[in-house]
Amino acid sequence: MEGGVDEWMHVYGELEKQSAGIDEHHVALRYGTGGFRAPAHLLPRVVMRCAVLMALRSMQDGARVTGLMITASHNPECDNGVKMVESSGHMLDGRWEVSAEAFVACREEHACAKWVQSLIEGERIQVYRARDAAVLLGFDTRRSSPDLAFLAERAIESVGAKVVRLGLVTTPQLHFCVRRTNTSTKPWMAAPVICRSDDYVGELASSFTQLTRLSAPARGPRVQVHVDCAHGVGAVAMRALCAKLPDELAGAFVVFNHESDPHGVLNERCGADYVQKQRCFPDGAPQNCSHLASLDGDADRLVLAFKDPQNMDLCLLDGDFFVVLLAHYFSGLMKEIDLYWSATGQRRSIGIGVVQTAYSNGAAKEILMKLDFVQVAMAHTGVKYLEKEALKFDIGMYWEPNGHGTVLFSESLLASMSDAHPAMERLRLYSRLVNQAVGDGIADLLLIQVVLQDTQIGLHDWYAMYTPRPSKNLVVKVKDKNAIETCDFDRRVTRPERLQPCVDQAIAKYPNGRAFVRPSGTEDVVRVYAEAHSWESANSLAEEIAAHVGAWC
Ligand SMILES: CC(=O)N[C@H]1[C@@H](OP(=O)(O)O)O[C@H](CO)[C@@H](O)[C@@H]1O
Ligand SMILES: [Mg+2]
Repeated sequence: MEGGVDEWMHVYGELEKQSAGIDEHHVALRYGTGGFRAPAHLLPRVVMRCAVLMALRSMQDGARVTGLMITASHNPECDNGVKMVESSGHMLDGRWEVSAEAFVACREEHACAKWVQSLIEGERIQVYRARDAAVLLGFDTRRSSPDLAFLAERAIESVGAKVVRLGLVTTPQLHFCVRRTNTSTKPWMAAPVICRSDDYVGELASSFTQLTRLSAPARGPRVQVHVDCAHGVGAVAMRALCAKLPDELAGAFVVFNHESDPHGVLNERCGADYVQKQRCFPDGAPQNCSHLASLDGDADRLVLAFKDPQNMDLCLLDGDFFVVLLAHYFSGLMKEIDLYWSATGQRRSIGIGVVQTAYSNGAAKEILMKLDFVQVAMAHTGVKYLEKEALKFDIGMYWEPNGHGTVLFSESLLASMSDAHPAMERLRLYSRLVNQAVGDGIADLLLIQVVLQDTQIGLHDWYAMYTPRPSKNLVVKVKDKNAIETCDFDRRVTRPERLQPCVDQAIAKYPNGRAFVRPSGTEDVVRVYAEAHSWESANSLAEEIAAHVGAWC
């Protein structure tokens, strides 16, 4: 880019033309809940442009590294997508999302060049820093991923920036590496201190081991966790992690549904999304599975489950259960620290925030509101909204019921922690174990194992902490999902105007009914959610509303 936009466009335009064989259609894609997603053959141009954008973002950000992940998470194998990571390790800034959509929509070369020129001017991007800029690049196990990653590399290099190839990594691994690289690199250093997958695995293994050793010894024999990796990249990271655990923890996790398993297809009848939405065990789960953990295709989601010994039904521990357990646990730790501070004459107020979405079960919210130090906040569906709210608290935790979430510890809280009290030592170790950049299925799995051990709470006791209201998720295929617009954190429809009154009328027929409709940001469908006093009622309320959606859209 140092030679100017026109010179760059000449080279880059050729690259796009060469890839056009695979990408004949120029479809306008929307930046959804978690980035761009579409059938893989529609993506070469989109991926290349996002790669250019992240290189420019790195230049603008004083050459701190940014990240690009090729994945379509829980979508079927034939889809792919791209997620963009800020230098902080968090999701892409909202303003740049809009830029990404506009850039991806440019058709002609001259429109493309003009658009890039105006971005450079508008954002004051220091293109002379191109050689210092770098993008960390990772991809998942989809067949289409290596080719798309190759195109991303060429696009990043076309602007003169460097590519750091992380290869096969989970999405949270990439976020972690971006964040860690930038926090380890000091302004006076000649080159960035690149954090790689091994560093991530090492950090998880060491903090997990230390926390396990600090916790009460497990009651009775340790239960093995069977980890369903959805035939995705989570299996690669889980194997690396297990290899780093000490003898006493070796064998704690049994990994199945590997990426290399010839009998399974990515996300098909397996993985966190399937287990949560279908409420059944994944294919490949052992008969005697008393502790199941399911990751999704890029391992940023986790749900847990076990078999009810009486009727052999699946008992699902989803994101709502995670926050109930963790808010309860961290509220207890904070109480200990607060008492210690009062006794030693120190004063500091602490706030734990739990951020939920419209999908969070009403019964979970009720129990959270009773906990000391805990406040409940709302956000739109999608991690980018949840994390923004969570960052406002000393300890901010967010979880979507589908199992996407994390616990964020504020810098100021960590700075006030010493090893003077065991609860403080634990808190500092948790801030190393839990991914501080984004929800991480593997880190969350380790966190929950430690908390269960420390509290001596078994899965059955945890499941009995509250009774979720029966609920149902449905999807409806319509001509144009974007015909639906919502407000009030997705809980009410504003367009089409006649839809919300129909939804309200349907809800009124069911005791404890609650329901809403919103367009999915990741799939070409409209989602319907319903809660009611019984499973039958939740199902029929959802069906009734789905019929209205079909009629009005
Ligand atoms: C109901 C549901 O599970 N929605 C998911 C799904 O988004 P949709 O916009 O609903 O398609 O994928 C997102 C990305 O993984 C996740 O953040 C979100 O919670
Ligand atoms: Mg995912």
